[in-house]
Amino acid sequence: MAVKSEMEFTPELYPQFPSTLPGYDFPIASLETISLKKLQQDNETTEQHRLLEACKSQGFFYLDLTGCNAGQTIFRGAHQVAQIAEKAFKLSEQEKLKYVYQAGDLFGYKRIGLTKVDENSTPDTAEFFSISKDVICKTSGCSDALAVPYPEEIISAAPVLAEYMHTAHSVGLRILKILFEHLGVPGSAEAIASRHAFDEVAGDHVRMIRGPARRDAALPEIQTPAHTDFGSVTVLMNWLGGLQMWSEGSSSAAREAVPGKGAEEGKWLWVRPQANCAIINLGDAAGKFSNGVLQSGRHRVVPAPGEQGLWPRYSVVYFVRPNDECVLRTLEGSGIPARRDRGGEGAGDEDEDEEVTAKQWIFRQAERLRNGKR
Ligand SMILES: O=C(O)CCC(=O)C(=O)O
Ligand SMILES: [Fe+2]
Repeated sequence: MAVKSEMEFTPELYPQFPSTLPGYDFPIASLETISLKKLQQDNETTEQHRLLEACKSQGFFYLDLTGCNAGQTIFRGAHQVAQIAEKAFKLSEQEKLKYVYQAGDLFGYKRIGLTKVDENSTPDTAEFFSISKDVICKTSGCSDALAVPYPEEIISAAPVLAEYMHTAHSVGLRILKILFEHLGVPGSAEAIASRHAFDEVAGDHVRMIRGPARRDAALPEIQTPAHTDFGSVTVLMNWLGGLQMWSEGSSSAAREAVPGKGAEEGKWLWVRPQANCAIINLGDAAGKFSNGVLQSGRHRVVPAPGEQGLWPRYSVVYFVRPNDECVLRTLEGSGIPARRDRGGEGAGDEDEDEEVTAKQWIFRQAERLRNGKR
């Protein structure tokens, strides 16, 4: 096969996200746009309330990155990271497999097909490099910084990745701090910072993703199967459509996975990429800390719709996750129901009742996802 010399991550050439898809039902998610600049200002309470409502209802929103330094770092940094990703994904299969995930690993190269998208073991079509914050930033908790090797294309870009990780992490923490403050958690800044200390070992990482161009207009062809993110908050940059969110929040999402139990109660909505915006979604840990008040929106990735689907799809994700040893226990706050007040919901569900550390939770969920269980 001829080696491609041209770049394939070329956002300036991508066609517009379509508004209709003739012959297909094409529902598009309607998400709030929240300004990062305003979230950084303590007196912008209206924006803070909009944030809280978006996270209680959908668990997904657009974060407008304009007008502030952190936003610009994420905007420009994500472009750079995607360019680094392209170089890394263009390495030979043999080279990439040197960095492949081993059983129980969270970081490294995830080859195409490792994850099963359904009970029939249909393989996924996306490849990832998952790059640990602790390794790249050599955090004090990371004693053996060389334990997870990455290709030279990634290692040589460590300064770009480190700046991106620092900035995305602090944006995630700002969002969490505001949310838990408005849920009445006393000292929410400290409550959040101590559970997500940048310098401590955690599952925090940058994930570079490449999904192939669409093969067939009609097939759903799953690049990444339905899931909720395992951590607290996710900062997602993508340039082509293909991300879909489930129309109902996480509480009803669980039912959809069980045949006959309300599968008809929702549908997949396309999330349109928005210029100058990141897409933010909450993960399971935010749901656990808030006892289900905050939603971890369920989502999946398919090839981009229409003409956009002619391009391979890149995305750059930063996952803010609680520190490994943090117990995923409900925080106390006036806006958070205490566990005993939750009634019967979740009763008998081992994951709901048991207190687990973030590390245990993430490993367990990652394993389930790879094996096609949701
Ligand atoms: O590629 C995307 O747009 C989303 C990726 C995603 O959901 C994930 O990696 O958890
Ligand atoms: Fe995700």
